[in-house]
Amino acid sequence: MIAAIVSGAVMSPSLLRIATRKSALALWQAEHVAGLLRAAHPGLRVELVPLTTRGDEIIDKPLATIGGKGLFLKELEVAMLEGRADLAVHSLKDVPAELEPGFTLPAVLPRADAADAFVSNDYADVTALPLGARVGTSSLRRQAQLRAVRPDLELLDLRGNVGTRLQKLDAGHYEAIILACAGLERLGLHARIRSRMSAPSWLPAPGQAAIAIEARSDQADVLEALAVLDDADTRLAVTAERAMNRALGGSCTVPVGAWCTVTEHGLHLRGMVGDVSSGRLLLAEASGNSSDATKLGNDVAQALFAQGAADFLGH
Ligand SMILES: NCc1[nH]cc(CCC(=O)O)c1CC(=O)O
Repeated sequence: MIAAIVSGAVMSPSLLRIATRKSALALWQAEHVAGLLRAAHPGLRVELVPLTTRGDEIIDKPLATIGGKGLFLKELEVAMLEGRADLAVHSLKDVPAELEPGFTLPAVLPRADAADAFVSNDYADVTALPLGARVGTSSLRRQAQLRAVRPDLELLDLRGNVGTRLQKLDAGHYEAIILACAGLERLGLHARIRSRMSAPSWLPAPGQAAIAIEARSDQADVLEALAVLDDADTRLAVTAERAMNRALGGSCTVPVGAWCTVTEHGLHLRGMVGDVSSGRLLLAEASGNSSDATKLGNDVAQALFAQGAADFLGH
């Protein structure tokens, strides 16, 4: 048998299979990446491999209590390890600060609107809500920031995919719910956004509104084909945000917000650690060089620790 080895060059793949969750948002994001890959690589076949993850199955408990964000990735990673898929598409904010060994993020797509959305059928924004109004969100970050501005609100858990959450609002279980603008936009639900909750007064989750592509670190040909979709500015911003989250011990069991902007002058990162029960928020910010986004993230984390973040994080 003759082994065809072309030294130095990696063969480009002829087929890429995308592992994805089955929610409407996940499928939209996977189709979006499929379209971008087909456009970038004429002749390449791209298929979706829709899978159910534990995070999708358990929707009656807050994420923080059932094992955290990794639950949404596990089944997709197993599919890649078993050779049933070549890449997975994720909302970056659902990707844990530490990736599983053997996996990498070869591309982060240009970021969409990172603001949160105030969604309500009767009220225009948080300040318009009546005393003691019920607001649905299971995100500790959103809960802590709501507490800080409106200690009177009744904060109620709300999990499930975007469609389910909107149905529960419409059924009258809440006066308002908080969702990500990016998810609503992607699903064609822009009209549901009553007002944007945005930086600097309100911080998104690290990586919010960025779509990330995950693949195996040992698949050079796949990584090369995916890297063309990487957006340099988004990569810098989310690297700083995720470094801050990682330095804080990043998990979804603590309210953490982060927002990094990128200009020709460099990076600017704002970070927040909050406490849901008291509504106290610690805030820090710093500017840094775009050559070291990770250091900026670590610096802002240290500034938060200097203010006592360890107490908030339960350290
Ligand atoms: N946790 C679910 C999730 N993961 C990513 C998004 C929105 C899209 C994004 O941030 O890219 C959402 C929905 C929401 O928070 O409303």
